[in-house]
Amino acid sequence: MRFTSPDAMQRYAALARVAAQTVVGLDFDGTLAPIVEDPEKARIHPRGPGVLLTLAAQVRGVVIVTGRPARQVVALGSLDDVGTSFSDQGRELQVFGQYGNERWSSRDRRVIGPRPPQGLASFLGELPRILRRCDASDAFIEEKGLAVAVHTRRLPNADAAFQLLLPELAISAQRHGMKVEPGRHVIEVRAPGADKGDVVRKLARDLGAGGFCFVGDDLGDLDAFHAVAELREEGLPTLLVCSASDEESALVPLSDVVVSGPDGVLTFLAKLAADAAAS
Ligand SMILES: O=P(O)(O)OC[C@H]1O[C@H](O[C@H]2O[C@H](CO)[C@@H](O)[C@H](O)[C@H]2O)[C@H](O)[C@@H](O)[C@@H]1O
Repeated sequence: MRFTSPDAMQRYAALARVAAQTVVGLDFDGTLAPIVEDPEKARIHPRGPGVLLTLAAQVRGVVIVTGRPARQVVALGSLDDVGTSFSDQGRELQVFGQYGNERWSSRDRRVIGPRPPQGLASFLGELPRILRRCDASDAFIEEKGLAVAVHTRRLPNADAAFQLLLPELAISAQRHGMKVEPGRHVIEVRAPGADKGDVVRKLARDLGAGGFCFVGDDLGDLDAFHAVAELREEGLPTLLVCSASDEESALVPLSDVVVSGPDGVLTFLAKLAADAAAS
């Protein structure tokens, strides 16, 4: 765990002091779950459930904010069981899925979300042609209900395929009233509108946050980082934590703390819980 500046160290200490009023927002893939080749095989880090529960006892809210469908993250994170433990402690676990379009809570266990965007079906009709044109017909396609993700990770030249596909998918997405959301060897096509920054602002408001910490690893977390930075400008104690990887470094210059992948994230969260309990 590395503080990026002396100010960042002070921000950590200030946040630990107001932990009881602090909301902790956590990305899933690359942050709570190690990156794997097959998105269906991703699972929460083995220490995840225990650390989330320990942290929940010290803070106002623990919230997972992900690009995945909420129901899928509940399954991959064993969050039904984690949610039961939260409830036993009188806490609520929330999951905002598909960049804030869906919400799941351990209180009612329902996913609330919108209907698929209008342009999605027509975009999907065009997708095979684009993949053929970019010599990427073997890309893994993840249909997410509200969006579709084109994964290049398992293609022979993942980076080149990503670079070739990105502009092509962006043009087609725009034609169908959608937008692209690039990530770690993935290009997602989804409706414009909600993003993780909106989730941060909503949580800060709804939970009356007296502090905010967000942990992420990828481009889709940038909106959340910017929203937390705005809260900081308004005077709220905040902390931005990057789950670092060789694949994506965009969050590093914005971060107060840089940790090494999900293993480092869990160690950081356990330390925050311990320091909060001590203060
Ligand atoms: O917001 P997140 O929770 O980080 O979700 C972002 C995307 O994560 C998933 O893809 C990433 O993880 C896969 C499994 O480790 C990996 O194979 C892939 O290369 C990564 O980009 C997920 O499949 C996407 O739907 C999410 O949008």
